[in-house]
Amino acid sequence: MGRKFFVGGNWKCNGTSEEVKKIVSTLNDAQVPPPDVVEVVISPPYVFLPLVKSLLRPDFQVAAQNCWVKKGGAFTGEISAEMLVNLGIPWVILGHSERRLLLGESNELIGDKVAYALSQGLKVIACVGETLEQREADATMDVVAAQTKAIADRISDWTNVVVAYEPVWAIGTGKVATPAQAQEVHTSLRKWLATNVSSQVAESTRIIYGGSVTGGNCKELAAQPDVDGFLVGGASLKAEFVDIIKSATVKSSS
Ligand SMILES: O=C(CO)COP(=O)(O)O
Repeated sequence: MGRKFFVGGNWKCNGTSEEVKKIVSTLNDAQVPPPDVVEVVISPPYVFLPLVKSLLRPDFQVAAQNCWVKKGGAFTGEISAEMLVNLGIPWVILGHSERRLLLGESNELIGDKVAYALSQGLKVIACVGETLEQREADATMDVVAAQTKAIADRISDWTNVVVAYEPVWAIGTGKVATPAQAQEVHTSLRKWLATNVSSQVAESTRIIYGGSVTGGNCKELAAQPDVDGFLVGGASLKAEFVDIIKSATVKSSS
């Protein structure tokens, strides 16, 4: 099976330049599995991207946490995909639930952003996931399918897309999805891709899990057959992120 384990660290709106240097130095000193076993992508706030890129070990990559939906221009406060490409930033996170819920980004806008970012040569970590209310109403897969469909309707090549399943109720709450809950959604999502995109895309696209992943719970989650890695928030600012990267060996030894 050719899906390389993927670990992303989403720093969200955190850090000072001193803290950034400290975290990067911890990462640079860490002994982790080689790049053919795990792909590691660090996502600091925009303003720290050049600093992180200049200091970070070459086997780790960087991602922006968002970008504008089309070509740059008179869009005050926005950062375009072209600018990220210009700075040599290979990845962008799009559709994070904090942007969907706090900033009102719709499925359609996120689909447009994914399509535009890919067209400019960026790789995309596309986030999907249900709220607690939606899960309790048994709507998890409907919600995740609608979020994924808005992307699938706008792109034809999934090579540069990683899908991050991040249940909103698990984000920053310490309430991690159980390995069975994560596996259930990941396998349904893969089936959705097989039915609605292609079996090749379903088989090759990485589906990673995010929401209260820690050094303590990552191995059990990583052991699930359809969990291809993690998108980590809080723990990516701490030394335990290294343990999460190392959980890739659960896969390579199985
Ligand atoms: O939102 C997340 C990653 O994008 C997850 O955040 P936490 O790991 O802090 O729950």
